[in-house]
Amino acid sequence: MKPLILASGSPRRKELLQQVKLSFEVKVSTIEETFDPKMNPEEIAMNLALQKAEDVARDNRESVIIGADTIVVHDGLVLGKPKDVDEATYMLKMLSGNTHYVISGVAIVSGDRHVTFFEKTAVTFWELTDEEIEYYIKSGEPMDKAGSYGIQEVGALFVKEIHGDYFSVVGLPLSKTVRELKSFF
Ligand SMILES: Cc1cn([C@H]2C[C@H](O)[C@@H](COP(=O)(O)OP(=O)(O)OP(=O)(O)O)O2)c(=O)[nH]c1=O
Repeated sequence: MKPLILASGSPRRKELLQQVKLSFEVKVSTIEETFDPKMNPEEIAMNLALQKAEDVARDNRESVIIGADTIVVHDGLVLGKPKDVDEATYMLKMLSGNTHYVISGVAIVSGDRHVTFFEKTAVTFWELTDEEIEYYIKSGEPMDKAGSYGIQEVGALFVKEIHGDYFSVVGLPLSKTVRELKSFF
């Protein structure tokens, strides 16, 4: 059986794979996350996921490697992780009272073979007050998360509705990933 590697430093992705009892190792890719703004959001997420997986695959040719990338899209704007408090405030004000999409791209790489796919989930936020946003940002929770919130933590309180895969919003479309993984073993 080939070793399985998660090419991600996201604690959420690790927890999700542990939840379904997979045995794997974590090796974090060191690529700088840049993308061509002419690509559509789904392509951006899959391309970043592939770059992360391929980076780790270079030194692990005999393993099966999972890379993933999660972005938030609102009104055609792609939101990644906020650079600072101001950007987090801007993002949360934009998402307040609106519906956005969370896209998680996944790449599975092994030797010369790879597959990429994505999951797209619609998330509707309640109207947020300035105080709620300020309090939330002060907690530090938004700073390492795409779109500046975590649905699995206090950010859950902002969510009015979700259509699609909850786990993909957290960072990895879990069931789809495991289904795709099967063909690599
Ligand atoms: C929308 C949303 C995102 N996120 C997280 C998932 C990802 O960890 C992060 C998006 O950043 P990513 O660049 O996808 O991942 P990462 O930098 O955390 O880890 P790596 O590149 O090493 O794989 O946002 C949540 O935890 N909850 C949410 O509700």
